[in-house]
Amino acid sequence: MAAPSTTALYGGVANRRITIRDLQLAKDRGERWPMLTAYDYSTARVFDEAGVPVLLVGDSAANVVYGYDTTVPVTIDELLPLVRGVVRGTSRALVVADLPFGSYQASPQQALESAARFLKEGGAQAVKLEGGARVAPQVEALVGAGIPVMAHIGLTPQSVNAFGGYRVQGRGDEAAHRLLQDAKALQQAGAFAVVMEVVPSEVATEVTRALHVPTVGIGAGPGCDAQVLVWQDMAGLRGGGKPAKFVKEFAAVGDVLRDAATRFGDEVRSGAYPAPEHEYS
Ligand SMILES: Nc1nc(=O)c2c([nH]1)NC[C@@H]1CN(c3ccc(C(=O)N[C@@H](CCC(=O)O)C(=O)O)cc3)CN21
Ligand SMILES: CC(C)C(=O)C(=O)O
Ligand SMILES: [Mg+2]
Repeated sequence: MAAPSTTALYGGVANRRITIRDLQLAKDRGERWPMLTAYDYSTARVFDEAGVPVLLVGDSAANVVYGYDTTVPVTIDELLPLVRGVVRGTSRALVVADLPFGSYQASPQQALESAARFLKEGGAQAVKLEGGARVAPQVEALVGAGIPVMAHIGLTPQSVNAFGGYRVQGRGDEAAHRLLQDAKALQQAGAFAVVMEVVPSEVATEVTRALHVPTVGIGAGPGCDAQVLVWQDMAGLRGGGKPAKFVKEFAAVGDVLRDAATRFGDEVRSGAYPAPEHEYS
């Protein structure tokens, strides 16, 4: 097993879970950190062992776990069991649960009821929700109730039907200014971090400098405090189609798995597996 590349986030720290305070101190020290999605016990264990300090049970499970076209249809009841698995698979990573579409927009009370389920029934340590200043009341209610909140602005996939597709957000002076105002409003409401998805690098850098809480980029350039990717994108387990421009495949897990499944099939068909060492007498 490759040794985990320990960052100062973990430096000298005993085996305990990362807290939102650790993430704030990392920004204050100018340290970048990684975040990955996770949707089950086995992969969460691997990412926890690798020293990834934050794992997100994303509503992207809609796409990569359940096979929906967008994140719009996925429900709390579909995401909760995934959160439970990820929490059981981790001892050090902070686990963030994505609030799905329709579970928080109606009111701060609805947001509180939804987020409480992810903490009480799922065991998550924080939640994430999409939107700008309009959801600041939700963020304030959750933070006031003791629930850490990660905000998410820019390309917010739950609004795909309003955007009319997946497009760069925050382009142009007016849109860039609105993004900055949204980020400040969410920080003011108490968000402990702000995800920025598919925005011009220059804009993301400006927002990162303007905020005291960490920014987490996905397609937002190198100026953010942290970076997040969907793990299947990061590891090269693609469901087909061309990956987004921001994706870097750090492995070819899809090829490795296909090869393993093919060889298993070949050996079953030939009788080579199971061999004597796999048998009981
Ligand atoms: N596997 C996976 N990875 C993700 O990053 C992801 C999901 N699923 N599901 C939920 C959302 C949807 N996301 C998306 C989906 C499409 C683009 C996309 O088509 N991007 C274009 C940008 C087009 C432009 O230039 O405006 C690209 O080519 O990168 C980006 C993010 C990010 N999220
Ligand atoms: C890509 C991240 C930010 C996300 O929201 C998700 O995976 O659902
Ligand atoms: Mg999401």
